[in-house]
Amino acid sequence: MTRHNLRRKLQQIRRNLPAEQQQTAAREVANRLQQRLSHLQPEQTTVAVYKSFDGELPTFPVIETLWQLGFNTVLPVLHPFAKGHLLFLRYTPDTPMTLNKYGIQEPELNVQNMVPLSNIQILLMPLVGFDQNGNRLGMGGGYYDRTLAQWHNGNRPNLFPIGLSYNQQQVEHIPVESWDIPLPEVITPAKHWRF
Ligand SMILES: Nc1nc2c(c(=O)[nH]1)N(C=O)[C@@H](CNc1ccc(C(=O)N[C@@H](CCC(=O)O)C(=O)O)cc1)CN2
Ligand SMILES: Nc1ncnc2c1ncn2[C@@H]1O[C@H](COP(=O)(O)OP(=O)(O)OP(=O)(O)O)[C@@H](O)[C@H]1O
Repeated sequence: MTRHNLRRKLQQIRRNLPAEQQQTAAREVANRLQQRLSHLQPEQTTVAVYKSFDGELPTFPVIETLWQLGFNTVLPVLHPFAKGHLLFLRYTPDTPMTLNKYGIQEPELNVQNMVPLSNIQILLMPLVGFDQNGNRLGMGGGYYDRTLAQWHNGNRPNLFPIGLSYNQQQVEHIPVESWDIPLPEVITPAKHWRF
């Protein structure tokens, strides 16, 4: 199956999960993530989260948990000039929000709230599908691929990318492209995958 068709198929599966199952899954993932982060000092750790859309595993339980524990959080913002690139901006309960061109919530652009990738320790990533080697299929914008490229170069040894997803998004094989960088970890309700 082509990447395009696989993306469409998995997006459909995601969108059709019953609301109840989505909520349960989201809480299970939040619990697993809490265990994964338990060795870290929250006040000294910045976690990049994202606001779910289009049937993605709801991230509000993750965000709530991180805030309760005292972690610093940032959200991706589409770069205003560099097409296909993300910026990360500080995110608190008081952050003024706006909708980007895809209809995803993001913080209003404000340079003072920008956090460079070098100051982020945990990068939580949305995904449409993943396979047993950690290969990731995203929404098709290449945004996180470009972010991961900076990590893969060895420039960011202290950044830990972790994909979040439903069990149903695991597939046998994702056809990979030259720019794809496999994920080291994916957390699903059923399992914490380490590749
Ligand atoms: N919650 C969330 N935030 C995120 C991402 C994400 O996957 N999830 N992104 C992760 O990258 C970035 C946004 N990337 C996106 C890329 C494409 C589309 C989109 O709607 N694409 C069209 C056409 C795709 C195609 O067919 O080529 C579509 O799906 O209809 C949306 C978001 C940044 N923020
Ligand atoms: N490191 C990179 N440098 C330049 N272009 C890239 C890079 N990574 C991806 N791209 C471009 O981005 C486009 C989308 O890539 P792909 O289909 O793999 O996105 P995705 O991983 O599904 O999406 P996302 O990461 O936004 O969730 C491709 O056409 C590719 O040319």
